[in-house]
Amino acid sequence: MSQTLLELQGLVKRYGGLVATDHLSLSVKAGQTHAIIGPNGAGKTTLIQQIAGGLRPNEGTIRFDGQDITVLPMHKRVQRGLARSYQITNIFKSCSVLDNLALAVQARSGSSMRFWRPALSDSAIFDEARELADTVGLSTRVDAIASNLAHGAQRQLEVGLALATRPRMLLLDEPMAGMGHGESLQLVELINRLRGQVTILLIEHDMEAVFQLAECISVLVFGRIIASGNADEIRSNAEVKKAYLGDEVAA
Ligand SMILES: Nc1ncnc2c1ncn2[C@@H]1O[C@H](COP(=O)(O)OP(=O)(O)OP(=O)(O)O)[C@@H](O)[C@H]1O
Repeated sequence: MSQTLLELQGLVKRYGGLVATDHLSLSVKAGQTHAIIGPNGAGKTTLIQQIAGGLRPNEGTIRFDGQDITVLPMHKRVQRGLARSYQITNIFKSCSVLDNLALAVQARSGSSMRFWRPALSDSAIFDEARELADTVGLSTRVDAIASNLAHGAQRQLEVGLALATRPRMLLLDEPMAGMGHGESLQLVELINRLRGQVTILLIEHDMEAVFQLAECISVLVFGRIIASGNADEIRSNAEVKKAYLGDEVAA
Protein backbone atom coordinates (compact mmCIF):
# COMPACT_ATOMS: atom_id res chain seq x y z
CA MET A 1 0.00 0.00 0.00
CA SER A 2 1.49 3.33 -0.99
CA GLN A 3 1.58 6.17 1.46
CA THR A 4 -0.54 9.28 1.26
CA LEU A 5 1.63 12.23 0.21
CA LEU A 6 -1.02 14.96 0.05
CA GLU A 7 -4.13 14.99 2.19
CA LEU A 8 -6.88 17.60 2.10
CA GLN A 9 -9.48 17.55 4.85
CA GLY A 10 -12.68 19.58 4.95
CA LEU A 11 -11.29 22.32 2.71
CA VAL A 12 -13.57 25.32 2.22
CA LYS A 13 -12.90 28.40 0.09
CA ARG A 14 -15.50 31.12 -0.21
CA TYR A 15 -15.56 34.10 -2.56
CA GLY A 16 -18.12 36.25 -0.77
CA GLY A 17 -21.30 34.16 -0.85
CA LEU A 18 -19.95 31.69 -3.40
CA VAL A 19 -18.52 28.43 -2.02
CA ALA A 20 -15.85 27.51 -4.59
CA THR A 21 -14.39 24.67 -2.47
CA ASP A 22 -17.07 22.96 -0.46
CA HIS A 23 -15.82 20.82 2.46
CA LEU A 24 -13.51 18.94 0.13
CA SER A 25 -11.41 15.97 1.26
CA LEU A 26 -8.92 14.22 -0.98
CA SER A 27 -5.89 11.93 -0.66
CA VAL A 28 -3.11 11.67 -3.21
CA LYS A 29 -0.89 8.61 -2.86
CA ALA A 30 2.89 8.85 -3.26
CA GLY A 31 4.02 7.84 -6.73
CA GLN A 32 0.60 8.16 -8.35
CA THR A 33 -0.60 10.38 -11.15
CA HIS A 34 -3.88 11.74 -9.85
CA ALA A 35 -6.10 13.88 -12.08
CA ILE A 36 -8.83 16.31 -11.14
CA ILE A 37 -11.43 16.94 -13.79
CA GLY A 38 -14.61 18.94 -13.75
CA PRO A 39 -16.69 21.36 -15.80
CA ASN A 40 -15.84 25.05 -16.16
CA GLY A 41 -16.24 26.87 -12.88
CA ALA A 42 -16.16 23.63 -10.80
CA GLY A 43 -13.35 25.06 -8.65
CA LYS A 44 -10.27 23.31 -10.06
CA THR A 45 -8.02 26.37 -10.22
CA THR A 46 -9.20 27.55 -6.81
CA LEU A 47 -8.28 24.14 -5.40
CA ILE A 48 -4.82 23.95 -6.95
CA GLN A 49 -4.05 27.50 -5.80
CA GLN A 50 -4.84 26.50 -2.22
CA ILE A 51 -2.58 23.46 -2.52
CA ALA A 52 0.25 25.53 -4.05
CA GLY A 53 -0.12 28.24 -1.40
CA GLY A 54 -1.44 31.09 -3.56
CA LEU A 55 -4.82 31.14 -1.81
CA ARG A 56 -5.63 30.59 1.87
CA PRO A 57 -8.60 28.28 2.58
CA ASN A 58 -11.32 29.54 4.92
CA GLU A 59 -11.58 26.16 6.62
CA GLY A 60 -9.91 22.78 6.58
CA THR A 61 -6.36 21.46 6.46
CA ILE A 62 -3.75 20.62 3.85
CA ARG A 63 -1.15 18.06 4.90
CA PHE A 64 1.91 17.25 2.81
CA ASP A 65 4.03 14.28 3.80
CA GLY A 66 2.28 14.22 7.17
CA GLN A 67 2.97 17.90 7.96
CA ASP A 68 0.29 20.58 8.16
CA ILE A 69 1.10 23.13 5.41
CA THR A 70 -2.28 24.91 5.36
CA VAL A 71 -0.81 28.34 6.14
CA LEU A 72 2.71 27.83 4.78
CA PRO A 73 3.78 30.39 2.14
CA MET A 74 4.32 29.16 -1.42
CA HIS A 75 8.15 29.23 -1.40
CA LYS A 76 8.25 27.14 1.77
CA ARG A 77 5.99 24.56 0.11
CA VAL A 78 8.40 24.46 -2.84
CA GLN A 79 11.28 23.86 -0.39
CA ARG A 80 9.33 20.91 1.01
CA GLY A 81 8.93 19.43 -2.45
CA LEU A 82 5.62 20.75 -3.75
CA ALA A 83 6.11 22.46 -7.12
CA ARG A 84 3.60 23.97 -9.50
CA SER A 85 3.90 24.28 -13.25
CA TYR A 86 1.83 27.26 -14.25
CA GLN A 87 -1.14 27.52 -16.59
CA ILE A 88 0.28 30.88 -17.62
CA THR A 89 3.65 30.68 -19.32
CA ASN A 90 6.27 31.40 -16.73
CA ILE A 91 9.62 31.42 -18.51
CA PHE A 92 12.28 34.02 -19.33
CA LYS A 93 11.35 34.49 -22.96
CA SER A 94 14.57 36.16 -24.09
CA CYS A 95 16.84 33.51 -22.53
CA SER A 96 17.80 30.18 -24.04
CA VAL A 97 16.25 26.90 -22.91
CA LEU A 98 19.50 25.99 -21.16
CA ASP A 99 19.80 29.35 -19.38
CA ASN A 100 16.19 29.12 -18.20
CA LEU A 101 16.83 25.70 -16.72
CA ALA A 102 20.20 26.74 -15.28
CA LEU A 103 18.60 29.74 -13.57
CA ALA A 104 15.96 27.46 -12.03
CA VAL A 105 18.63 25.02 -10.81
CA GLN A 106 20.65 27.93 -9.44
CA ALA A 107 17.61 29.33 -7.62
CA ARG A 108 17.04 25.98 -5.95
CA SER A 109 20.64 25.37 -5.03
CA GLY A 110 21.10 28.88 -3.67
CA SER A 111 24.25 29.34 -5.74
CA SER A 112 23.48 32.99 -6.39
CA MET A 113 24.54 33.62 -2.78
CA ARG A 114 28.08 32.54 -3.66
CA PHE A 115 28.85 36.05 -4.82
CA TRP A 116 32.62 35.63 -4.99
CA ARG A 117 32.31 33.73 -8.23
CA PRO A 118 29.73 33.89 -11.01
CA ALA A 119 27.20 31.20 -10.21
CA LEU A 120 26.40 30.58 -13.87
CA SER A 121 29.95 29.40 -14.57
CA ASP A 122 29.32 26.49 -12.25
CA SER A 123 29.43 23.51 -14.57
CA ALA A 124 27.38 21.39 -12.18
CA ILE A 125 24.47 23.75 -12.69
CA PHE A 126 24.70 23.43 -16.46
CA ASP A 127 25.11 19.65 -16.27
CA GLU A 128 21.90 19.43 -14.30
CA ALA A 129 20.20 21.88 -16.68
CA ARG A 130 21.17 19.64 -19.63
CA GLU A 131 19.81 16.58 -17.83
CA LEU A 132 16.55 18.40 -17.25
CA ALA A 133 16.40 19.42 -20.92
CA ASP A 134 16.81 15.75 -21.75
CA THR A 135 14.11 14.68 -19.29
CA VAL A 136 11.56 17.08 -20.77
CA GLY A 137 12.47 16.23 -24.36
CA LEU A 138 14.30 19.45 -25.23
CA SER A 139 17.86 18.16 -25.53
CA THR A 140 18.07 19.22 -29.19
CA ARG A 141 16.70 22.70 -28.40
CA VAL A 142 18.97 23.79 -25.53
CA ASP A 143 20.31 26.81 -27.44
CA ALA A 144 16.91 27.95 -28.71
CA ILE A 145 15.60 31.22 -27.32
CA ALA A 146 12.52 30.39 -25.26
CA SER A 147 10.28 32.83 -27.14
CA ASN A 148 11.09 30.99 -30.39
CA LEU A 149 9.83 27.66 -29.06
CA ALA A 150 6.45 26.38 -30.14
CA HIS A 151 3.72 26.54 -27.50
CA GLY A 152 4.05 22.84 -26.65
CA ALA A 153 7.82 23.07 -26.22
CA GLN A 154 7.37 26.09 -23.92
CA ARG A 155 5.10 23.93 -21.79
CA GLN A 156 7.79 21.22 -21.72
CA LEU A 157 10.25 23.87 -20.57
CA GLU A 158 7.87 24.96 -17.80
CA VAL A 159 7.72 21.38 -16.56
CA GLY A 160 11.53 21.38 -16.63
CA LEU A 161 11.57 24.56 -14.50
CA ALA A 162 9.27 22.94 -11.96
CA LEU A 163 11.40 19.77 -11.95
CA ALA A 164 14.49 21.90 -11.26
CA THR A 165 13.14 22.40 -7.74
CA ARG A 166 13.42 18.59 -7.29
CA PRO A 167 9.81 18.21 -6.28
CA ARG A 168 8.25 15.19 -4.65
CA MET A 169 4.91 16.34 -6.03
CA LEU A 170 4.29 18.25 -9.24
CA LEU A 171 1.09 20.25 -9.63
CA LEU A 172 0.21 20.56 -13.31
CA ASP A 173 -2.53 23.07 -14.06
CA GLU A 174 -4.01 22.39 -17.50
CA PRO A 175 -0.67 21.57 -19.13
CA MET A 176 -2.33 20.73 -22.47
CA ALA A 177 -4.27 24.03 -22.69
CA GLY A 178 -4.02 25.56 -26.16
CA MET A 179 -2.07 22.64 -27.62
CA GLY A 180 -2.58 20.86 -30.90
CA HIS A 181 -2.94 17.09 -30.97
CA GLY A 182 0.75 16.38 -31.74
CA GLU A 183 1.94 18.68 -28.96
CA SER A 184 -0.46 17.08 -26.48
CA LEU A 185 0.90 13.66 -27.36
CA GLN A 186 4.43 14.82 -26.61
CA LEU A 187 3.38 16.14 -23.24
CA VAL A 188 1.50 12.92 -22.47
CA GLU A 189 4.74 11.06 -23.23
CA LEU A 190 6.67 13.38 -20.94
CA ILE A 191 4.21 12.95 -18.05
CA ASN A 192 4.36 9.20 -18.62
CA ARG A 193 8.15 9.30 -18.37
CA LEU A 194 7.87 11.10 -15.03
CA ARG A 195 5.55 8.43 -13.67
CA GLY A 196 7.03 6.84 -10.56
CA GLN A 197 9.77 9.48 -10.25
CA VAL A 198 7.42 12.17 -8.96
CA THR A 199 3.86 12.22 -7.69
CA ILE A 200 1.67 14.25 -10.05
CA LEU A 201 -1.56 16.11 -9.41
CA LEU A 202 -2.95 17.02 -12.80
CA ILE A 203 -5.79 19.36 -13.66
CA GLU A 204 -6.72 18.85 -17.26
CA HIS A 205 -9.60 19.32 -19.69
CA ASP A 206 -8.23 16.86 -22.25
CA MET A 207 -10.16 13.69 -21.32
CA GLU A 208 -8.17 11.44 -23.61
CA ALA A 209 -4.96 12.52 -21.87
CA VAL A 210 -6.45 12.17 -18.39
CA PHE A 211 -7.77 8.67 -19.04
CA GLN A 212 -4.39 7.66 -20.46
CA LEU A 213 -2.28 9.16 -17.69
CA ALA A 214 -4.02 9.04 -14.36
CA GLU A 215 -4.20 6.05 -12.03
CA CYS A 216 -6.78 7.92 -10.02
CA ILE A 217 -9.27 10.52 -11.26
CA SER A 218 -11.39 12.73 -9.01
CA VAL A 219 -14.37 14.56 -10.44
CA LEU A 220 -15.07 18.01 -9.06
CA VAL A 221 -18.50 19.60 -9.42
CA PHE A 222 -19.54 22.79 -7.61
CA GLY A 223 -16.49 22.56 -5.34
CA ARG A 224 -17.15 18.96 -4.26
CA ILE A 225 -15.59 15.67 -5.26
CA ILE A 226 -18.49 13.61 -6.56
CA ALA A 227 -16.41 10.55 -7.54
CA SER A 228 -12.87 9.18 -7.37
CA GLY A 229 -11.57 6.09 -9.14
CA ASN A 230 -9.67 4.73 -12.10
CA ALA A 231 -10.54 5.55 -15.71
CA ASP A 232 -13.03 2.68 -16.08
CA GLU A 233 -14.76 3.51 -12.81
CA ILE A 234 -15.08 7.17 -13.77
CA ARG A 235 -16.25 6.38 -17.30
CA SER A 236 -18.99 4.11 -15.97
CA ASN A 237 -20.07 6.25 -13.01
CA ALA A 238 -23.65 7.34 -13.63
CA GLU A 239 -23.39 10.45 -11.46
CA VAL A 240 -20.29 11.59 -13.33
CA LYS A 241 -21.93 11.03 -16.71
CA LYS A 242 -24.95 12.98 -15.62
CA ALA A 243 -23.11 15.81 -13.92
CA TYR A 244 -20.22 16.29 -16.24
CA LEU A 245 -19.21 13.98 -19.01
CA GLY A 246 -22.63 13.67 -20.59
CA ASP A 247 -22.58 11.94 -23.95
CA GLU A 248 -18.83 12.44 -24.37
CA VAL A 249 -17.95 9.05 -22.86
CA ALA A 250 -21.38 7.48 -22.88
CA ALA A 251 -20.73 5.79 -26.24
N1 LIG B 1 -11.26 35.70 -7.41
C1 LIG B 1 -12.51 35.28 -7.51
N2 LIG B 1 -13.52 36.02 -6.99
C2 LIG B 1 -14.80 35.60 -7.06
N3 LIG B 1 -15.19 34.42 -7.62
C3 LIG B 1 -14.24 33.65 -8.15
C4 LIG B 1 -12.85 34.03 -8.13
N4 LIG B 1 -12.13 33.05 -8.72
C5 LIG B 1 -13.00 32.11 -9.11
N5 LIG B 1 -14.26 32.47 -8.78
C6 LIG B 1 -15.48 31.67 -8.96
O1 LIG B 1 -15.28 30.45 -8.25
C7 LIG B 1 -15.80 29.34 -8.99
C8 LIG B 1 -14.68 28.36 -9.26
O2 LIG B 1 -13.75 28.96 -10.17
P1 LIG B 1 -12.42 28.23 -10.66
O3 LIG B 1 -11.71 29.17 -11.58
O4 LIG B 1 -11.69 27.72 -9.50
O5 LIG B 1 -13.02 27.01 -11.48
P2 LIG B 1 -12.33 26.07 -12.59
O6 LIG B 1 -12.92 24.72 -12.37
O7 LIG B 1 -10.88 26.22 -12.52
O8 LIG B 1 -12.88 26.69 -13.94
P3 LIG B 1 -12.24 26.63 -15.43
O9 LIG B 1 -12.29 25.20 -15.83
O10 LIG B 1 -13.20 27.47 -16.21
O11 LIG B 1 -10.86 27.20 -15.35
C9 LIG B 1 -16.42 29.93 -10.26
O12 LIG B 1 -17.80 30.11 -10.02
C10 LIG B 1 -15.72 31.26 -10.42
O13 LIG B 1 -16.54 32.19 -11.09
